[in-house]
Amino acid sequence: MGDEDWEAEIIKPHMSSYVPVFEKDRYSSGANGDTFNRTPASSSEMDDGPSRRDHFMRSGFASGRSMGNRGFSNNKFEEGDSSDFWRESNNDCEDNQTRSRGFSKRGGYQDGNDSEASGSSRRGGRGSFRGCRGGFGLGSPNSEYEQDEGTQRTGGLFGSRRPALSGAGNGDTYQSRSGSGSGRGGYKGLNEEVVTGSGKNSWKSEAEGGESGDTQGPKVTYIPPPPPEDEDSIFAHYQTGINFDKYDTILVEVSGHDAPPAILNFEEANLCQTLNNNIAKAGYTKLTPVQKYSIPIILAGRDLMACAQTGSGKTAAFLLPILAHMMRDGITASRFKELQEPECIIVAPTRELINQIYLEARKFSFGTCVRAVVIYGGTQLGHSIRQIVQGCNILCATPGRLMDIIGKEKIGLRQVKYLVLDEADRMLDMGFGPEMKKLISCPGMPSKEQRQTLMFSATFPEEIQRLAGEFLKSNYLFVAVGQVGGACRDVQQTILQVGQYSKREKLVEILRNIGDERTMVFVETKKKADFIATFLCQEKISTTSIHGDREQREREQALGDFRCGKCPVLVATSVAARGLDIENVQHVINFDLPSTIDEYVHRIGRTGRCGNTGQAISFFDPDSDNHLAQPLVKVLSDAQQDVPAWLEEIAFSTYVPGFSGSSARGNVFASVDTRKNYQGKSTLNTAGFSSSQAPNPVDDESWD
Ligand SMILES: Nc1ncnc2c1ncn2[C@@H]1O[C@H](COP(=O)(O)OP(=O)(O)OP(=O)(O)O)[C@@H](O)[C@H]1O
Repeated sequence: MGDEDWEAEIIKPHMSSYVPVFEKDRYSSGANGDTFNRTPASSSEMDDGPSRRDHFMRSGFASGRSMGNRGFSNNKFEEGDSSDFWRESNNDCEDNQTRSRGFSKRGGYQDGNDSEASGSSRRGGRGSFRGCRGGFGLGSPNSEYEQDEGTQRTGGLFGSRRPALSGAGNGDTYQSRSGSGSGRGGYKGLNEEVVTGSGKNSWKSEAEGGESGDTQGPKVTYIPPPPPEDEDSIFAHYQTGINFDKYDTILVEVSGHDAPPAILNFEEANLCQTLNNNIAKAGYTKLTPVQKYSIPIILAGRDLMACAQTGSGKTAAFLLPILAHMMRDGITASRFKELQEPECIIVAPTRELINQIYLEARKFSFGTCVRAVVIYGGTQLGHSIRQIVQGCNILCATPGRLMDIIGKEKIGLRQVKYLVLDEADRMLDMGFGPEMKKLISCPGMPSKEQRQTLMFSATFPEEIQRLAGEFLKSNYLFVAVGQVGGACRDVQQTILQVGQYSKREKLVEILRNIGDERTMVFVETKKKADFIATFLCQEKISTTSIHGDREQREREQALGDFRCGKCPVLVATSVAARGLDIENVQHVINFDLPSTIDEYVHRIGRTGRCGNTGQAISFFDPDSDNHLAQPLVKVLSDAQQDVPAWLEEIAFSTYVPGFSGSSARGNVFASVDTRKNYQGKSTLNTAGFSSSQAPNPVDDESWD
């Protein structure tokens, strides 16, 4: 087979309406494309008990989302030209969740076309851990994450990238992709595409991981640089923090029948010598709680849904026992074949995250004959195929690219023994759920009885847990480390009341105080990411950005620059909210709060990892964020953080009658295994919403 076959990416006719470029020349930042997904506002209800305040403080909170009635467009956020920018940007939500409630929470939205990730499509990107790649390439027009290649092809690699602005004092350059055009940083909207294929809000954004070949435009030709092969690089790791030992005090609950006992140390896992060597070289001396429980469960061949706080070692919790099984089963060395049949498939929602997982798999399988391969969108399809045909035991993939490759008959599924969904709640939501269902229905894919299915996340809404049943054997085990959906306690959380008009000033003030410490700044939309990054560069703060409208090579460059400290500030959309494991991220700033509390938990989890401490500061705009007040109060109090009185007031005042959830506040666990609910128990989901108020699985605006 020649390269030309490999590169015969699917080109689908839908999608590609061009979103007009507005105001492109009026801003000094680079910008990009926008895809859009309109999401209707949704509301929620709460009980009105006799003692409302007491009720909500003790009983978890209903979701009281308030519908802010002002949108950027209705308010002169910026003077002069900037107001136009903001008008634009409010339709440019990056992520599904962001979008979902983003739209509902801000009035004045247009039916724009500029969200990055849609409710029904989440494919997010993530930062990469020493590497990068990612992407999806599914064919589903609903999946924005998937679109990846489409967007990139449209404008990306073919002549669009240019420095938009020369940044801060140290010579950093903030580059905004997309556009083309003038090199002086005009705000460009190239690559803006709207997918019209599926009717409702269907747009896809390359960014989030969509790779698929289903878009028009130039092919994606990006071939990511190979990761370093030397042992030092493979085993490079950062130190566990002062709170690593405190993990031992976190309570763990395992539900389901006949759970094997936890192990206390690596020796008890009885892994082979090569694995033990690799564990030692990785600097692991002690198991984290999720590893103590998950490793024996997986070794016992059980299906598992595991929920543990951000940064607590979930990746090794599934990789190590899978590798141990493979070694025990005497796996034969993979060799060149046109059709590869991996024993393990790992999927994750974003390119950078799947690459990070791949690097971990490569690390732990070092010196064995197990070959791990990663494929993701935003990269040349032929490159993915070339990686695969050389041999593949563990395939790490974003969903779109995986389905493309399966469609090209480069991957057979008959030998799959392990199917892992990382960020499983995201993988099963409206964005990826359909693709995951397609995957398990693919010809050759062993039934759930014949394979081992493993799901991991820091958040697991009840509704998603229920959907997961389709993928898992009925006797699966559920491991909850601490509170399901709870924030990492090593992150000091601060919520500041900051109105839209004051946010930039406040941001600069905080960043100047922070100095050179690595900081991730989350914003709601892709355009705003560019805008804020450019603004910070103008303020002489070295900044880069990652979001779904940036080309894959730019995303990887941005993460590289952030990781090495060249740009200590990374402005990101929700594409970077989950999974990114970057050393020394000391601060997370939510310039815009996300639309959901789960997203908040993931975002702030980019700091305070592996026993290290971190700080998260969030700007709470009462005009748009009131819907988060109650779940925020709950997350803060559960994590033993100070809760500002004003936030409690807002939470109380937005308390919605009708809420009847049981208390989670005083409990060690919030929602745990939803199967308990089937037995008549009332529990709360990760946001502390009662199930009746939780996102409706069929309403993509409400997902996540
Ligand atoms: N037992 C251990 N000892 C030392 N370091 C560990 C151990 N387990 C994991 N780590 C390190 O902790 C960091 C976080 O791990 P990982 O990325 O797997 O967290 P996670 O739980 O998947 O987080 P998230 O929910 O954000 O995806 C990684 O750098 C990993 O190498």
